[in-house]
Amino acid sequence: MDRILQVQDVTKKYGSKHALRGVSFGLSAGKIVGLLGSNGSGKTTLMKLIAGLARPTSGRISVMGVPVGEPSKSLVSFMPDRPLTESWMNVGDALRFQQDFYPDFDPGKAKRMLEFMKLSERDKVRTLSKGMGERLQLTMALSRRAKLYIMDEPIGGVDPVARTKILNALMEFYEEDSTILLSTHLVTDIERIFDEVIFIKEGELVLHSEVEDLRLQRGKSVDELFREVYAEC
Ligand SMILES: Nc1ncnc2c1ncn2[C@@H]1O[C@H](COP(=O)(O)OP(=O)(O)OP(=O)(O)O)[C@@H](O)[C@H]1O
Repeated sequence: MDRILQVQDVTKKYGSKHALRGVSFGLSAGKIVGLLGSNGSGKTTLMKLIAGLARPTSGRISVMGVPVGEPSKSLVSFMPDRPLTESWMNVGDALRFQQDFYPDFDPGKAKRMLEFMKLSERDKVRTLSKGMGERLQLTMALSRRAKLYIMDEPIGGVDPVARTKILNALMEFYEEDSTILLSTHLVTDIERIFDEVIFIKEGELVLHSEVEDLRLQRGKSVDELFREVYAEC
């Protein structure tokens, strides 16, 4: 099976504090994977390491066999939890900005996504609502033909209707030979789209499983298991 991402024994310390401790897992192509954990469990830290925006204290990460660093950046599309846009931009400027940076940007896909998201190139970024802003960020991230998409809380703080729209866009526009790793703590709303889930707790990986196996072997939904594992957090 094709390995898109390999994380081996990764530890990240900030000063003397461990944000991640000995995390190892691999992801195959064609999966939507939920990275789940309570506040401060290490999700953003792990995503930044995979995107090459920070370095692990120890351990190794590779994308398509390429060690994370400058060359792997062309394989990974990262949607951070804060907007990448500038306030003077309109939606068209934001997409051109992305296109200038990334040769794998697909303008045709961006156009189809804008229509699906009910965004116009003329919309001013600073006047977009939070939900519309997240739709734009998602359009920017998914319009690249990357192998691995990393999305940090793509539906944080938007209303249930906007959430459904954003999740539907993810299902509609993701390529079957790529993989999405998506962090959230809104498990109930989003678990329907996951093929696999990873739980991290206080910097350690406590579970990596196919969602189907959780249902068949443990008789539990992701949400039920999440509530059990993080009951005291
Ligand atoms: N730049 C930093 N300097 C010092 N400590 C940090 C830094 N970034 C993160 N941490 C710490 O590392 C731990 C993990 O943080 P991280 O942001 O990765 O968690 P998270 O799971 O994404 O949390 P949330 O769900 O609240 O966004 C936390 O204890 C946090 O305080």
